[in-house]
Amino acid sequence: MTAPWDDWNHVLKLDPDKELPDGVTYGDLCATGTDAIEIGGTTGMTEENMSAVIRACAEHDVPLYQEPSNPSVVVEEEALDGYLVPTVFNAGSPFWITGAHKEWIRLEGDLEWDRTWTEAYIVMNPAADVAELTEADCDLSADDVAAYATVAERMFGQEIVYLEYSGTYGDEEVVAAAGDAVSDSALFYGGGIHDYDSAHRMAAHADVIVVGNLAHDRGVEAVRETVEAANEA
Ligand SMILES: CC(C)=CCC/C(C)=C/CC/C(C)=C/CC/C(C)=C/COP(=O)(O)OP(=O)(O)O
Ligand SMILES: O=P(O)(O)OC[C@@H](O)CO
Ligand SMILES: [Mg+2]
Repeated sequence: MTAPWDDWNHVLKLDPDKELPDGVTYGDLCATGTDAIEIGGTTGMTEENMSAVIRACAEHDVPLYQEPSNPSVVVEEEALDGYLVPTVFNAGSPFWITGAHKEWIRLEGDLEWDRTWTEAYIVMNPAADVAELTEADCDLSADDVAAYATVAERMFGQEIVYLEYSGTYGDEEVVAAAGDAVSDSALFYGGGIHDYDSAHRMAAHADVIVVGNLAHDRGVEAVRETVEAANEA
């Protein structure tokens, strides 16, 4: 079975609750060479701001995926290629593992299953909004993370394991351990990638690197550098 991310090296994550730097457009960011755009964030999400970003990216030739942080912000936009739905393996409450998903299905009934996938998150930065919201246990060694990655892949059949350091650059040894632990699943890494070197280092361990804040803080050239690094790693 092929998956959309099989040939991805780089994903750009755009947060609808954050501004772009002066003079930067969504079109410019779509044209950085990134393999796909994920639209989402932890706080401040609405159907309106999600749709606005999706529409701004729609006319550009890059795959678009919504990453909803709760069922009430899922939008049906024609421009979307699909949905990447988080489940947080180290969450403190089962709501963020399966509860929100159960509520979503209860409200929606059937989904577009052929374009809906889950991402098995392991949340690592205790200061990030996502860690606070999900009460994640971030006190994890490399062995713990590797074991979670194996549980996700082998026991729960997760096709994507997402090591999430959002807002901070991760521990390369931990990322390497996660990379060694997965075989068929894709390892996504996100957090603190800010230049060619940081992108290149993480891309050596992960199948896909995810770049977020950089687009909002620094803009197009900085993102383009990380795309080059991902493709050269
Ligand atoms: C069932 C449905 C449709 C949704 C539930 C999906 C779940 C379980 C969400 C929980 C995890 C979550 C909120 C993911 C959002 C994506 C994410 C991690 C964004 C970036 O993290 P931030 O914590 O905003 O980073 P900053 O602190 O840098 O802003
Ligand atoms: O914003 P940054 O720190 O680049 O993190 C990227 C992404 O993993 C956030 O969900
Ligand atoms: Mg946030």
